[in-house]
Amino acid sequence: MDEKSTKRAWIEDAENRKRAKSALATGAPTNFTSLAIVDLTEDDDNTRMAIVRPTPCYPGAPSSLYDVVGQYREPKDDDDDDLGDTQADTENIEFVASQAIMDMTQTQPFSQDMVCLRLKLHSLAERNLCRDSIEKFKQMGLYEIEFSLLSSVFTFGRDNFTTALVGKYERTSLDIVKLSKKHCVLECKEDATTKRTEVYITDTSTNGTKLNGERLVKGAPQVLRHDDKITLLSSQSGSVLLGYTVEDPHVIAANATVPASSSRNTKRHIQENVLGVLFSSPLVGRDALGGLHPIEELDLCREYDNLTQTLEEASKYAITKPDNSQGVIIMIYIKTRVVMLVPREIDLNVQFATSINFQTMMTLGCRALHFSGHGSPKCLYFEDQESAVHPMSTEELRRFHGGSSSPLRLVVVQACHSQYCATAFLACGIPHVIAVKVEERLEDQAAIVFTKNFYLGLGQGKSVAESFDIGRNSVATFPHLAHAAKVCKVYSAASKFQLLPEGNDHSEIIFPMIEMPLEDYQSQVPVTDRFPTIWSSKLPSVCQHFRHRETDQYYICAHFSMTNQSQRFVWIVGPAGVGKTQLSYSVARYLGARKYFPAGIKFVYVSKLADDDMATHNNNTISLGPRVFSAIKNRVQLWLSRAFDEQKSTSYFNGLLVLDGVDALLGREENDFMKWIETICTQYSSLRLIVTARKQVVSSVFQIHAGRMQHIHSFKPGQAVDLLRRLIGKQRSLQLSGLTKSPIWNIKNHPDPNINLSLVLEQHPALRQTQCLPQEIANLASQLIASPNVTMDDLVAKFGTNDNI
Ligand SMILES: Nc1ncnc2c1ncn2[C@@H]1O[C@H](COP(=O)(O)OP(=O)(O)OP(=O)(O)O)[C@@H](O)[C@H]1O
Repeated sequence: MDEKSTKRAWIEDAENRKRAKSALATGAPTNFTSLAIVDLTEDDDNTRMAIVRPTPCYPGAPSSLYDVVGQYREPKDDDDDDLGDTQADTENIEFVASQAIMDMTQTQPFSQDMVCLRLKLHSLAERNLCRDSIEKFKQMGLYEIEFSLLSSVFTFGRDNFTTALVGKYERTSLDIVKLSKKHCVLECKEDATTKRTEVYITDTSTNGTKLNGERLVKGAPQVLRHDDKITLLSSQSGSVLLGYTVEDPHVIAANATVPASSSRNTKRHIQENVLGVLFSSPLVGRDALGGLHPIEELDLCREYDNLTQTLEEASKYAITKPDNSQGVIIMIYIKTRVVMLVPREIDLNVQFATSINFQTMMTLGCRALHFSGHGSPKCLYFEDQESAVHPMSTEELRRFHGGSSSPLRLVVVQACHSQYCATAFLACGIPHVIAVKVEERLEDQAAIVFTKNFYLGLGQGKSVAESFDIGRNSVATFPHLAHAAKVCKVYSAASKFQLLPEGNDHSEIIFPMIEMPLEDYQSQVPVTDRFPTIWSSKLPSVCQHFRHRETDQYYICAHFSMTNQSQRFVWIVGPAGVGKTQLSYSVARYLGARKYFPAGIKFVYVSKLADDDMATHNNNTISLGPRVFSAIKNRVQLWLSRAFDEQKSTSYFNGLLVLDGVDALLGREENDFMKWIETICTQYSSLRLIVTARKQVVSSVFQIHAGRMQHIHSFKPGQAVDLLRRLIGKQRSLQLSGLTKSPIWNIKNHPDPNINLSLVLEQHPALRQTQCLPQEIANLASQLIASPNVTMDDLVAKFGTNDNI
């Protein structure tokens, strides 16, 4: 790549990142107002809300409104010692899991970008590798490989592994030369007859590839299933030297059910070992006129994974104490006892940043506090009870404290424009505060690299100053970021991080190592799973690049979190492929992480059950409705009694039931179905319900149980282009020369070529053919990726030019 094209690539990359933050960047004001009483019932166009008056939200705030709006009750925790209460403690998330495993693999509808299979390095193969090689495998994407229709083909070959096996000895001991240059190919595609998304493996090697111990027929594709074992190299006795295990995320999700109280964390915590983590990702901000401004949801789950992996990694390495002066005489031998310096077991207290949670965290005490969220020069964006922004000003922040005996010594404010808030913490007497410089937006990659390296240092007993330098240097030298700064001539991302007060002594060690005799250290079993689970792996993940639904999601979350417990269900309605199912996933993940549903979450894929029923009855639709209805009733009843009756939590713990794609029940059964909804809502007062359907219904149940009809519309053209470009990513480029069918392709001449391209794309008939439905946009993206030489113009010619918008 010449310098010019590198520069273009980086500019494009920077643009992409800018677009990723578009919700904040495009005109959303930063002076959001605080809590408001909202009349959701009168707002069906989902655009504006009534605002009453801004209210401070902190314990003791002189406001009666707080009492009205803030009656939200945290789920009762009967274990007082349980600081880091885990979501897994109480969750009970299930899929409809009665079919055979084969069927279970696809109980969810598939989309282009949904991961349908994952290959994981075989445990025996992992055992053969040194730590450096494993790290290299991870870096090269060879440790875990995910397949979706968008990233469809993967080839295993000798070259991958020659680079990945760092130890020379490993290459010979594994006999890497026995691998062919192109050993086998894996491809994800839709089966023409069953319409299932499958991953096929085809052997292309000289020495053979084995599947479950059997050698594959060369050149013949074979479907992969959950738990299959792929062997690329084996020993003479047949054991796996290099190979992979196949995982189907849906099977794992379907089979993993944790009884409500099985893993209650009973550990006692010591304040000095606690790192408090405060996450904040409000969905919208409200301006002074009550206008809503969507805010892109942060990928806090990834950030949390990054943090926990780092702390776990840091805890694994002990060092020998250099000073041996503590030698003792043991029996008749004169022997120096080896003393180890062992990292402290840092405990996490993870909360979402509401004012109540923040005060609780301060009262319980922690040694360090990490805040991650959005911010403006004047405030941090906390979350209110309805998942909107609660702006936390510097003055308000100062009011939170843990009393004179608070062990808090360090605060890391990882948010844009956080310097002012950092000063609030300094004013509270916190000696070390790390912030991002005012006016600087924090690039996600920089934050991840900094967090990882900073906490690695802190976890290894290094001082604040040392850890900060390690974190900042890693950002400065991280290839991607360093290169971006060089090419785009922006100053280094590392200079955005500040350790305050500047010039003070930051040599304090926050989590000092513990001294321990070698024998005690060796007899210790490392504690795994010690961090609370916030985002359950059992919940379905939203599709890649899930976007532009923050406001819809806000309305649903706000509906459920209103203090009025009678607001029981939301009916999500919209055309096929508009994203109803994905929205329900997103709501479940958002509220699930915030412990809104301790009684559990259950998804029932009604449309899938209807399809399966049709397939078993030779597409006979007679009695389809009653059959599906009765199957659903049985399943739901089972779950309801487990979640509510057996847990004796009918009146207290909320649970969420999602009935996805209920259109098959909206024919003759509609009345019965609505009556049944009324019955279960009456019987289980803590049940919250999301129903998705293409059809809207009119029923008195909406009045009785304060149901909300949530209309989901197609994307706006600009959003459609945004999604298309994100999905295509770097996999291929879109050139103006391939967009001549856009009516403005030679008229629009925006000085920024990137914006120009988006504007031309917005008007292009191939984009308009998608009707801006996310599913159709994903299909368009996959067609473009699959055929790099096909232009958008060619796709119009293929499907005709009818303009649907
Ligand atoms: N907000 C979004 N952002 C990005 N992609 C989306 C979004 N919503 C949906 N998609 C894409 O569209 C696909 C279909 O979405 P989904 O299954 O939720 O649609 P649906 O409205 O439930 O359709 P149906 O009525 O057919 O069940 C997703 O798999 C995803 O690829």
